[in-house]
Amino acid sequence: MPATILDGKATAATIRQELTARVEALTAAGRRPGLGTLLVGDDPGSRWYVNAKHSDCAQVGIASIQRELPATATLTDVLGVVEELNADPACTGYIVQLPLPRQVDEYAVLEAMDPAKDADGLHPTNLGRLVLGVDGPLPCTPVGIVELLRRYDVPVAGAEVVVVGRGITVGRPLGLLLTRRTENATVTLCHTGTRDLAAHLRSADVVVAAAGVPGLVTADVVKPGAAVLDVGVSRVDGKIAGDVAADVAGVAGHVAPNPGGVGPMTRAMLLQNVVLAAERAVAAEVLTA
Ligand SMILES: Nc1nc2c(c(=O)[nH]1)N[C@@H](CN(C=O)c1ccc(C(=O)N[C@@H](CCC(=O)O)C(=O)O)cc1)CN2
Repeated sequence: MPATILDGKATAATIRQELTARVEALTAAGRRPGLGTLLVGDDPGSRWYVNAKHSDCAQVGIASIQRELPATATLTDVLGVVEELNADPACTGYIVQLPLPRQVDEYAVLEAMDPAKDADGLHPTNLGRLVLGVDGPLPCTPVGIVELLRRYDVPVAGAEVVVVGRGITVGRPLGLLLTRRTENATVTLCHTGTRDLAAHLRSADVVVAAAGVPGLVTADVVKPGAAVLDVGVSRVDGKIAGDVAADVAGVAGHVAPNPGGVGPMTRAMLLQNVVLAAERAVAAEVLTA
């Protein structure tokens, strides 16, 4: 039987529709959510992501605040925009598009953001909340992966999940998310120091490939019926090359393609984080009134 496609594009469209009513309710209460973005430099891929995020916002009624700096920007320049977005009441949540140019310390930037406006869930306070298992914004790609699996009824509780890649936007927070009591998966986080990746992959019920190595996961290392999600992004001749080889679809039970799988879910979860932050702010006001 051919693998079921985990269609992130269609699922994200459904989520945007669901969010529209919540944005309307917030707007009617005078609390229209607004997403800010800061793009530093001129990488075409990053620009595409930022533009797509704003086009998603327009679809659901979220206001857009776009800031840009040149590739030569200093840490001080970036922190200046971060301070501006922290103070702007129209900006209820924002992101700094990653990666940043080499001369700008990514961690100093994330730390300077107002954690209540951190729409990416990457501020140290919010990553700490993820570790503690308390409410807060969750990193968009990991929560998008969990949501995609949930909407296709792919079980993660008790499952052996192998995540390949330990970056801060995907692998590391995904391991934390999947091992919470609510998800209850057993997670093995593989990386460049892993001695026998194939052995880990062969025993996995769910594989999340986020290494950025084209064709890393091949059919011969996938357990029949496993769910395989391709999150790796490399560009080969201008086209996206994922981490998962095409022949995996002949063995797997579920496949999240790339493009069209986890990427659109990342964007949908960003919108969800913005809406949740605005709803939390309203709830906090009601409590203190
Ligand atoms: N501040 C952040 N920076 C980055 C993040 C992040 O979550 N926050 N993740 C990635 C990039 N990313 C979001 O910014 C992202 C990746 C992919 C997609 C997407 O929709 N991809 C499409 C195809 C896009 C194409 O054709 O080039 C798909 O998969 O179908 C959206 C956002 C790194 N930086």
